[in-house]
Amino acid sequence: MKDIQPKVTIVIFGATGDLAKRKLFPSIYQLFKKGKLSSHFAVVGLARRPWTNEVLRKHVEESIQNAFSPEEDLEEFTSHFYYQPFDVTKEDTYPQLHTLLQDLEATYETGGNRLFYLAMAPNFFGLIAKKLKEYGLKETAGWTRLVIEKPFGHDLESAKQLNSEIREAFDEEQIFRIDHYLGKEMVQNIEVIRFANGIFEHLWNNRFISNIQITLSEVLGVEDRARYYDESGAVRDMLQNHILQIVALLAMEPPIKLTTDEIRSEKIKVLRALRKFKHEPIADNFVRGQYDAGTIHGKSVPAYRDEAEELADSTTETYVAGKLLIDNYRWAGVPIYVRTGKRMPKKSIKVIIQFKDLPMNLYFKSDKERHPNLLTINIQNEGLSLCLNARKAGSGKLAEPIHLHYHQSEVPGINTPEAYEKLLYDSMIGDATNFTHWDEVALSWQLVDPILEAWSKEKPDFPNYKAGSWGPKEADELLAKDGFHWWDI
Ligand SMILES: NC(=O)C1=CN([C@@H]2O[C@H](COP(=O)(O)OP(=O)(O)OC[C@H]3O[C@@H](n4cnc5c(N)ncnc54)[C@H](OP(=O)(O)O)[C@@H]3O)[C@@H](O)[C@H]2O)C=CC1
Ligand SMILES: O=C1O[C@H](COP(=O)(O)O)[C@@H](O)[C@H](O)[C@H]1O
Repeated sequence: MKDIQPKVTIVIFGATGDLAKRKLFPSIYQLFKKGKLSSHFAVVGLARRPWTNEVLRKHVEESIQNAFSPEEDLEEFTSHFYYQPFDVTKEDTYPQLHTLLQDLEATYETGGNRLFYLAMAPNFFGLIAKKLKEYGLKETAGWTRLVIEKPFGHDLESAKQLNSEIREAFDEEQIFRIDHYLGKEMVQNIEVIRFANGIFEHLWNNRFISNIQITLSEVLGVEDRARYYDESGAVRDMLQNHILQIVALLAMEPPIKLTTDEIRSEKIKVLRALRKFKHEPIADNFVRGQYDAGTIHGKSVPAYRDEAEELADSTTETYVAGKLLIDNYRWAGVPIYVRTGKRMPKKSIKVIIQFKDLPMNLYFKSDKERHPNLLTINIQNEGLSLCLNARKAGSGKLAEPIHLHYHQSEVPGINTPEAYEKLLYDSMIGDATNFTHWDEVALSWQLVDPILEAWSKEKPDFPNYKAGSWGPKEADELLAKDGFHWWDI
C-alpha cells in the first residue's frame, strides 16, 4: 500500500536550536527522500536570530550532511524552507507569519494544513498557543495541529496550568505531545511481541513473571544543556515520561482494537494502577545519585558539578533507580525495577523480563547455579533475546543457559526510521497513537511528585557515584533486599 503523502506547512518555533538541527531537519529530509512527503510541503523556521532563507537552507543542508551522507542534491529539498525572524513574545511578528503562511499555501498548494512544532523552552508553549489562536493562525481551510516537546510541566500543578492554557486554544485532538521513545522501533514492538505471541502473553502476569527490569543508561553527561537539565534532573527528564510510557506498554491489557483511543485507554489504566507512594517512605523504593568525576571508555570525564559554573552546588539527580508496583490483578506483587543515569559505562536501553523459577530443577548442581528464563527487549540495538536452559554438551544430565538472539539490523532490507521521523509523519497524518494524552501526563506526574517532594526535604550526599560506574550501591541494595540483582545489560 502506498503511503499517504500529507500536504502541509510545517512551522518550527525554535528553528535555530539544537533539536531542529539534530532531529527535525534530518527527519523531514528522510520523509521527503522516502516519498512520504510530496512536493506539496513547505517548512517555515522561526527564531529570533536575524537569519534569511539562504542562511536557514545552508543550516538545514549541514544538519543533513552531519546526520548521514545524502546521495542527492539537497537543493530541491532545501528550497522548501523559509525563515522568518520571530520573537514569540512580540505581537507584531504573528500577523507577518500569517501572511507568509498564506503565500506559501498558495505556492505549494498545501490545502491550508498547518503543523506548528514547538521546539522551544516549555515556558513559551502556553503563550504561543494563545497567540496562534488570537491572530487567527488556526483559521485555515485545512487542519491545524500543535506538536509539543517535553517537558510538559515541572510538576502536576504546572502541567495542569500549561494544559489549560493550551486547551484554551487547541482541542485535545489537535495536540500532539511528543515522547520520542514512543517513536522507537522496539518500543512500538512491545505490544506486538506481547499480543502476537501466545508463548509470551499467556505467561505475562504475576503467576509466571518474578520481576521486570528497565534500564535507560547513557554515557553522555549533561552536555551543553546544563540550565535545562539542572532544573529537570533524571526523574523529570527520563522517568516521568520515557520510562513510565515503557511501563504502560509492558503492563497494559490487550486493547480491543488497535486504535489510538483503545490503546491509550489501556495505558491509562496501568498508570492509574501504579502505586503512587504517598504513604510509604520514598527511600525504601527510590534511590537518587549524581555523578562524580570518573573514566568512561578510557577517557577522564568531570563531575556533574564541574560541567558548568552554575552546577557548582547542584543537588540535582543525574541518576534514579526505583521499584514500581502495579496494584492490579495481573501485576500485584511483581516489582518493576527501573533505572536511568548519565555517565554510565554504556549507552543501553533494555527491558528484561525475568520469569519465575520452576519449583524444582534437577539439572543444576545447586540452586545457586539455576538460571531463570529471561526475555530481553533491546530497544537501543533493536533486537530480542530469550535465555533458556538446555543440556550442557557432554555433561550427562546438567543444564546451562543458552541465548536465542534476533537483531533487527542484521535482517537484510530493514532500515529502521529514526523515532522523530516516524512521529513527525504520524503527526502529519493525524495518528496520535504514539503521542501522550493529557491523562497519561497527569498520572505520570502523580507518581513523580511525591518522590521529588520527599527528596526536596533532605539534602543529598552528592556526588555518590563515579562516572563510568553503574550508579550508587543503594540501587543494588534495592533489588538485593527482594532477593534479586540487576542483570548485565
Ligand atoms: N535537544 C534535544 O535533544 C531535546 C530537546 N527537547 C526539547 O525540545 C525543545 C527545544 O530544545 P533545544 O532545541 O535543545 O533548545 P535550544 O536552546 O537549542 O533552542 C531553543 C530555540 O528557541 C529559540 N528561541 C528562544 N527564545 C525565543 C523567542 N523569544 N522567540 C523565538 N524563538 C526563541 C532559539 O533561537 P534564537 O536564540 O535564535 O531565538 C532556539 O532556536 C525543549 O522543549 C527541549 O526540552 C526534547 C528532547 C531532546
Ligand atoms: O529526552 C531525552 O532523551 C535523551 C536520550 O534519548 P535517546 O533517544 O538517546 O535514548 C536524553 O539524553 C535527554 O537528556 C532527554 O532529555
